Amino acid sequence: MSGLLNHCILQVVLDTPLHAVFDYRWPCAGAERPQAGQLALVPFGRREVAGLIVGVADSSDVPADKLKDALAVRSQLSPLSPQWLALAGFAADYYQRPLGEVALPGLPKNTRLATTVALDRALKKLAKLDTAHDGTPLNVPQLNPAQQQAADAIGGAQGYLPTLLHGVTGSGKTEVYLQACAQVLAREPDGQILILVPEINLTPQLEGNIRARFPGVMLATLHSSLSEGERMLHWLAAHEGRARIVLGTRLAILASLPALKLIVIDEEHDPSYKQQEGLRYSARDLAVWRARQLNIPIVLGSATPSLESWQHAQSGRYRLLTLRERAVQNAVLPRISLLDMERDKPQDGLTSALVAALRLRMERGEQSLLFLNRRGYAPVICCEACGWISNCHRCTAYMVLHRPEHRLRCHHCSLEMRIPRHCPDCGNVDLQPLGRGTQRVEEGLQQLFPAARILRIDADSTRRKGSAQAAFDSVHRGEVDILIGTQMVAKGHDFKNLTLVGILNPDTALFSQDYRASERLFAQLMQVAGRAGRAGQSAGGSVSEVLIQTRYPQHPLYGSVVRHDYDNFASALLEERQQAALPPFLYQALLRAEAPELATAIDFLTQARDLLVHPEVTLHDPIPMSMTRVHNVDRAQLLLEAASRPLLQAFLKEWLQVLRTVKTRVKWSLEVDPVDI
Ligand SMILES: Nc1ncnc2c1ncn2[C@@H]1O[C@H](COP(=O)(O)OP(=O)(O)OP(=O)(O)O)[C@@H](O)[C@H]1O
Ligand SMILES: [Zn+2]
Repeated sequence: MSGLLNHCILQVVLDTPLHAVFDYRWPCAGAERPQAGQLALVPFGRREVAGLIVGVADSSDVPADKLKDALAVRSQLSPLSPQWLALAGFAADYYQRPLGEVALPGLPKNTRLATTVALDRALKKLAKLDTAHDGTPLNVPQLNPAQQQAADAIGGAQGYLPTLLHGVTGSGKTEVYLQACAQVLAREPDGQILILVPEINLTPQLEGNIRARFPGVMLATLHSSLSEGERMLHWLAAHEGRARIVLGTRLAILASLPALKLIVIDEEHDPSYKQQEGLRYSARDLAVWRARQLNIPIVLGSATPSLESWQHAQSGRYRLLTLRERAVQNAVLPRISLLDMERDKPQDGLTSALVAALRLRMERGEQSLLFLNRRGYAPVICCEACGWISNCHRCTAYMVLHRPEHRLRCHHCSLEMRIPRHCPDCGNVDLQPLGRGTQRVEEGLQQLFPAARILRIDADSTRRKGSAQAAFDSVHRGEVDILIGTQMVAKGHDFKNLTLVGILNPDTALFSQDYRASERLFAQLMQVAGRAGRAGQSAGGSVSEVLIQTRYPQHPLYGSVVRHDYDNFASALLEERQQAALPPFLYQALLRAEAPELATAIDFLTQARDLLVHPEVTLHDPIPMSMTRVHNVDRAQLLLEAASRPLLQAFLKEWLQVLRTVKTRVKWSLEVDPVDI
């Protein structure tokens, strides 16, 4: 043990897979002692890296000649609060990751550089920003009684109180959040509010609403399309308590908010709240934890709550508030009908009834939306002579035809090639597209409605920065007659002049292996249906309409959709899950393994399964993942289940400790509460 005269020891975590705290020497004499929550620059191997100080001690177990000196402490930055450290600590613990791997990537890159030029510039910029804060809301609309009750209940809540706001599409949940925010800002002179939305494309509309409502309040946004400079500034504004409202996507849940007083999770059911790589966290679950830790209210809003949240509302763990009607006068929920594709055979993917409905909207000058959750022109091309199909040779997947770009593309490994002129197997020149993506529907529409202004919005049409926003703006300005898009257009958007929604091809999800598929399909259909008829009666005076093309019009899921019946659908599904012992009545973790050969991955998982037994934790047999091969790597998984969270957590801790000592070339990772199994 080395006692150090005039020095102290900084205990630092780093962004590495090692579960370790590293000690560094730092001159403390005279100078102020650094604190936990500050960042330090330290030597690590041959690099200089940023670390987070988690403790400061007088001595270290590391021998003095092995102990290295820290290079700098970022004292210009206020320390991260103990509450923030606890949040990062909880996330690391719960998702079984080293603290440094959770905490450091949660901070803007510019705080983690070897130089402080960017950090100092941002601090200077922040200091120059107008400091006046005025939480007075402007142009506050009159709420309807149900909205008012909800806004008061949320805005007036004290202490930890999770609320599920179940409001039908277009019921004005946004307005409820804004008026609850106004109450919190009025009551808490220094308070901060965090608002999360599931998708980056939903931020501009809400950002506009917030700025118009609270012109005297500093708003920071945090999402993945900010430049590093912008992210630094916005993060700092939140960290220094200057930004009072922080609006962001899931990554914003790790923002430093020293005076957080209210959390709003909009569209709480949305799968995008789950990070699907690296630290696979659920921003919604972390938000609830954060609210409990800080003893503050949190509101989870949705027209189609997740079954997890719905169950909490049923059991009384969450308070349930309901908005049954649309907010705008005369706006009613659309009439939803099923179009039987066996009777009305589609041409170019569209049944004659849907075409007629589109034509009617064209005549009336109203907008229509066609929803198809498949981008590209066709999911595959094939040779009718010999049966060849365009498989990706690196993945268990097809190469998707992108006709406008004259390419075949794998959506999983990004492999690209020109469309072959003839069949690679038999030389036949007649290669045919099979099935239909958004590009093909767009092409068909252009032929059917040559005069229509048709716009496609999907990941392909919005690759350039700002192009998605420009596309949505043109819809809002009324420059589009028919909008065709993937799930990008399905959620959250408040289209004013849209009176028809057509849903193409939702059937495949009815028969998916994934037990969550029906929950997701129901939510998706209700959400996209909910884009219609939001602004009241159409010019023609008719109710807005949703048409679903299906081969299974008798399927009970569609019956619930037609009746707008979330409650009974959710209850039935919860009962099914309980009987089948599935989440949320059971807790799961998934160990994934990747190797060049499937057998290697399976062998590793089998070895992992046999490392530890526990009478109350089930370890299933390892199986290949449903999409086994991606980018020349085979993937397999091992599912773990237990009846309680603490039980599973305790097991994982012990198990991983052993697993980490296993020497293997297999790449493995663990996911807690997996959603894609
Ligand atoms: N009290 C009110 N009076 C009149 N219009 C209102 C009122 N509250 C909200 N609105 C309007 O109702 C429309 C729908 O509101 P909002 O977008 O908040 O719905 P939502 O509940 O979030 O729906 P979704 O779940 O579909 O996203 C908006 O155009 C909004 O301006
Ligand atoms: Zn591929």
